[in-house]
Amino acid sequence: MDNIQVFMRIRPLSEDEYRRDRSSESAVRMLSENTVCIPSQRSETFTFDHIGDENCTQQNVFEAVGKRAVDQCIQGYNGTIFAYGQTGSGKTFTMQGARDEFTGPDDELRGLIPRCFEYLFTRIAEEEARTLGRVKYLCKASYIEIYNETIYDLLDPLTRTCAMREDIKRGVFIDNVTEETVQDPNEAYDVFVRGTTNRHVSATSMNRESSRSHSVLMLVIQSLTQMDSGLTEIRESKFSLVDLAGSERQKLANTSGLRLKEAANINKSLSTLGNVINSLVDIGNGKSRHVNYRDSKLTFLLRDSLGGNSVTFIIANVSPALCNDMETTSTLRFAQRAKMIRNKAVVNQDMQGNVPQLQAEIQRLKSQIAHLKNGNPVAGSRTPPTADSVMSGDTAALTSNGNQEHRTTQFLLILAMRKLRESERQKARYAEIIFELKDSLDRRKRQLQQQKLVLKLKNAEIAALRRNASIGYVTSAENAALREEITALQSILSSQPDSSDLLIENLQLRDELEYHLDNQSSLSDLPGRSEAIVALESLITTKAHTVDLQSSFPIIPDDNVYVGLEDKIKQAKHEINDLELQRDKLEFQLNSIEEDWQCVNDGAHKLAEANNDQETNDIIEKTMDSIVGDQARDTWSTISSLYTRSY
Ligand SMILES: Nc1ncnc2c1ncn2[C@@H]1O[C@H](COP(=O)(O)OP(=O)(O)OP(=O)(O)O)[C@@H](O)[C@H]1O
Repeated sequence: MDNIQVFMRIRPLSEDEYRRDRSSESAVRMLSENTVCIPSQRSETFTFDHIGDENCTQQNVFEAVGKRAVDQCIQGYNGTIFAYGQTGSGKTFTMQGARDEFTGPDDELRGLIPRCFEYLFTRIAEEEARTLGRVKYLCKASYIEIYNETIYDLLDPLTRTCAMREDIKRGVFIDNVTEETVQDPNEAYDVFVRGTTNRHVSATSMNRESSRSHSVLMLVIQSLTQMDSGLTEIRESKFSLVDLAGSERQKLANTSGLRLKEAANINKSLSTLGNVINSLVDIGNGKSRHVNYRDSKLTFLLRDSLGGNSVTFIIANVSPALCNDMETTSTLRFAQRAKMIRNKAVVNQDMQGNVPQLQAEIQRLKSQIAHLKNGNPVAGSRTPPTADSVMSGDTAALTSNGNQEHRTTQFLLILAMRKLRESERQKARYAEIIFELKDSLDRRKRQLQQQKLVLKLKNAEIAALRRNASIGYVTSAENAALREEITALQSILSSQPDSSDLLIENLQLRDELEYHLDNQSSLSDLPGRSEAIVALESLITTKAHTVDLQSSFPIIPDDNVYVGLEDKIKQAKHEINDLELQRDKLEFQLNSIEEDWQCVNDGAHKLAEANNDQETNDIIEKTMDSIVGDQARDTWSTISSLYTRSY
C-alpha cells in the first residue's frame, strides 16, 4: 500500500499578475524543503513529497514524477499522473510544455509527456536488449477528453463520443476508443500532437475553452516474456497522463443554457473528485464509507488511480501571485487531502501456454520442490522470493532476481488457490443444499403426522356415524359427503412423497458432497497437477500462512450462486443509486455552501487586517468573485459594507 505522491509546483509570476499585485512578493512561503504556508491565509501549513519553486525545471519534475511512473509501468504496475490546479497555474506547461508549441526533442521546455515517451522507449529498448529479445513490448495509445460529462475520442478526426463500460475481466474501459500502436517516442508524440490538434479544433468549433475539460492520454504497455518451458508471461500496465480542468469553481450566477450546464458539470466533476478523495481518506481512517466513483466520468474512468491498483502522482500547480492566494490555498488543501489516500498497486500479469507445456512445467517444478525439500538449492536460483512478495503478486523482487522458476511457482500457486477456492465454494453450496433438504424433510414429516392424526379422527367420526346410521340418524346425502371427504384425504396421503425417497436423495447428495471434498485438491482439468497442487499447498501453508489470501486473489464467480438473486440485486442497486444521487446532491450543495462560508470567513479575516481602501476593495471584490451562493453573497455584501463605511 502506497500513498498517492504529491509534487507541488509553483510557477513564476506572470506579467499580468505583477501588474495586478503591484508587487513581486510571492503568496507562498517555503518553510522547509517540503513544507509551505500561505501567510495571507492564516497559519495553515502544507507538507508534500516534493516542492518545486519558481526555478524548478521541466527536467526536475520529470525526475521526481515522470521517470518514477514509467519505471513502475515497465514492471507491470499501473501508473497515473494528474495535473491539478486553477486555470493558468501551469498544468499544460507541466504536462506537455509551452502551450500550443509542440516542442522538439531537445527543447528544455518540453513537458512530462514527451519526456515520458522518450524514457519509456529507451527503457523498453534496454529491457529487450538485456533479455536478448526474450521480452517483447507492445504499446498502444489512446487519447480522450471529458467535457460536459461526455467522452470524446481525440484520435478520431471527428472526435466522436464514446461510452464507458465495465466488465470483470477488463475493469472500466472506454468502448470503441481509437487505440494506436506506437513503436517509438516520435510515433507516440505524433499521436499526442494529433489528439491535441483535434481537441483545439473541436473546442473552437464548439466555442469552448480547453481549460473547461479534462484530457486523459492513456498508454497500454504490454510485455510478453518467452520462458524456457514454452510458457509466455504477459504483463500489462496502464499509464494515464491526466490534465484536469481548471480547479476554480465555475460561477452559476448570471449563466444560462449551455454555459450553465457546462459550469455545473465542471463543478460536479471536480466536487465528485473531492468527495471521492474525502471518502477514501475516511476509509483510510477506519470509517466505513461508500466511494461514489460512478458519479462522474472522470472518477469512474480513473477509479484505479484513486485508492486502487495504481501508482499515482498528483502535481499540484499553483500561481505565486497574491491575487491568487485563495485558489492556491484551495489547491493545496485538495492536494494535502489526496496525499492521504493509500493505493494498492499490484503487477498485472498472466501466463499463457498449452496443456503439455503446463504439464512439463509442473513436472519440472515438482522435481524442484522435491529437491528443495531435501535441503538442496535449486540450480540457477538466487534469493528465493519472500512469502509476501509471492502472495501479494509483487514480482518486482522476483524479476530483479531474474528467477523465472519462482514466477512460474507463483503462477501455479495462483491456479492452486483458485481451484481450492472453487471447491470450498462447492462444499459450502452442498452443505446449504443438505441443510435445506433436511429442513424440508422435517417439515414433510410433521405434515404427514398431522394428516395421519386428522385421518384417525375422521375414521373415529365415521365409525361413530356408522354406528348412528345403523339406528337411522344419518341421511344418505351426509353419508355420501363423508365418503368423498375420506377419499380426498386418502389421495392427499398417498400423493405425499415417501420420506424414504427424500432420505435417498439426501444420501445421494451427501455422497456427492463427500466426493467433492475428497477431490477438492485435484486439478482435474489438467491431469498430473494434483501432486503439484498438494506440494504447493504445503508450500502455501509453510511460507504464506500470514498472508490474507482472500484479498490477494480474485475469486472466480460461480454463476449458480447468483441465480435468482440478480433481480433483487438489480432492484437494490436502483434503490441505492437513487439514494446515492439524493445524498450526493445534498453533499454537493453542502460543499458549495461550506466553501462559500469559508470564503466569507477568510475574507472577513483579511478585511480586519487590511491597511487601506485599495486593499479593502481588492479583498471585497476577490471574495465576491469566489462566492457562488446568493445567501453568502448577501452576507458578504453586508460585511463588506461595514468595512467600506468605516473608511
Ligand atoms: N513553470 C513555468 N515556467 C514558465 N512559464 C510557465 C510555467 N508554468 C506555466 N507557465 C506559463 O503560464 C501560462 C499558463 O500556463 P498553462 O497554460 O500551462 O496553465 P493551465 O493550468 O494549463 O491552464 P488551463 O487550465 O487554462 O489549461 C502559460 O503561458 C505558460 O507558458
